[in-house]
Amino acid sequence: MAKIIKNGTIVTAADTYTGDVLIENGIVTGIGLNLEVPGAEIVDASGCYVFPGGIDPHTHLDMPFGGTVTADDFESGTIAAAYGGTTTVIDFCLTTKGQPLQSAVDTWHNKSQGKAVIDYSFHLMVSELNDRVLGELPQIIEQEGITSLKVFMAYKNTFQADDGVLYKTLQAAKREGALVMVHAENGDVIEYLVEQALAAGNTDPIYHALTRPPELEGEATGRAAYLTELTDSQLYVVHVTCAEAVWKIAEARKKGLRVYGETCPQYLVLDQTALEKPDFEGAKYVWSPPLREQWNQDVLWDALWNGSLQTIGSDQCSFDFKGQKDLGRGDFSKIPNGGPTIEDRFSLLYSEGVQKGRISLNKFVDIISTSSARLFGLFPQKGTIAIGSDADIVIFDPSVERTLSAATHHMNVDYNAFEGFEIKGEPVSVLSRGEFVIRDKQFVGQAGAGQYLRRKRFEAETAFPAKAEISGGVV
Ligand SMILES: NC(=O)NCCC(=O)O
Ligand SMILES: [Zn+2]
Ligand SMILES: [Zn+2]
Repeated sequence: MAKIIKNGTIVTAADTYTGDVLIENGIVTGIGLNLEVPGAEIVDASGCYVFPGGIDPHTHLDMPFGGTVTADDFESGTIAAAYGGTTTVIDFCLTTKGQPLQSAVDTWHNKSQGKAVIDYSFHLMVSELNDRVLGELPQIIEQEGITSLKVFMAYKNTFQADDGVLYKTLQAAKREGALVMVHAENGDVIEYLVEQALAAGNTDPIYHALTRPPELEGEATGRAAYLTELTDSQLYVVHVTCAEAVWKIAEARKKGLRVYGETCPQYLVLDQTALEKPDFEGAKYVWSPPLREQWNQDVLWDALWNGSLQTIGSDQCSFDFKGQKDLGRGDFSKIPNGGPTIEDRFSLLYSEGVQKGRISLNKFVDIISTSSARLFGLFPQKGTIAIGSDADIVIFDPSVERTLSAATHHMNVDYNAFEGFEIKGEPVSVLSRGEFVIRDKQFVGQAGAGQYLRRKRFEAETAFPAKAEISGGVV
């Protein structure tokens, strides 16, 4: 049945206006004033913003890490995402050395099929780049529509790849039209610092942060940017936390390189002192790269506003405090890295960003949705409200005041990283391809209703013209 969303304020990355949105067969088929279609269901959005659904470009659902598996899988994780206003997630498909790429992708299809309640896609981790992998890549990109490749520069002896692999991945991505993503930290030096800390008896969670200093994130970011320049390729730096890394991305963009960056809600609102909480509670805040000194938050907000960073990913990677984070009692290096963020990403960015005057309403939409659609080959099917786009829509009440808490969240994890945060604004209803997933704050979706998205290849013109940013004189 057709639906018309009426009386709301439609907000895209470019415009803010009052109008009705007509939805037929899952697609936006009309936008205008006083739309009427016989028999259409009327959805009243009075007093609300009508946003394109959030796109979360960075999740780890049902992912093995550090001898355990994330608490949220594709069902609980995407339900929580939907409650939070996100209608598309792009998850990281892990690979191991020697494993055929298709078998790794099939594993991720098995984890997600029949479970996801919103649309989803995969990035592919590159753990080695030999002739076999080079031979398999074109087919994965073409047939699976996986047009982004992830290289870890950290996590020595598990996920970390060397610079040769990164260089060859950048070359292959240039050839195939893919975007290379990096976890940018110098894993070799971190490994040494961790050994030294443990040998000195420094085992508490705070040493996780102290053994991963910002210089090692800045160094790896700069290294990756130089290799991108050398290969004339394209790079997306995930979970940027600090000034040192922002400066390297800004420098690369000033040169006109196709280098992009993402930060995450935790780095915008939490700081390193959280790791010092007593009774091992600091373990709840162990991410890699780690939370930083508070002043970095202003640098990250500025970078989002001026375009040095383009997106916000949740880096959802949840582990229970009891039984999972616990694995690192007495040895911080055994604390599973990551936290629960998928549900609060959208509202935190709105509340801390728009409400506090750090970013505009349109910039919010750009960061939370549109930029990810452009970078990851989903635009304009996703990431905007336009005729012909999927009707992925969030009806958002900006007046609601609420407190984030594990007692009320929908993630399958026993704590909330933002416990006690008082925020303004809440998604009231969320539609995925025209069907309600959340209606009046209640889940009404279905496991398995989410569709796998084959994505287009990376296109510089569709992504961000670095020149515009330079002429704006922003970095
Ligand atoms: N970020 C984090 O601590 N955990 C998830 C894995 C990763 O993104 O590095
Ligand atoms: Zn990472
Ligand atoms: Zn991650």
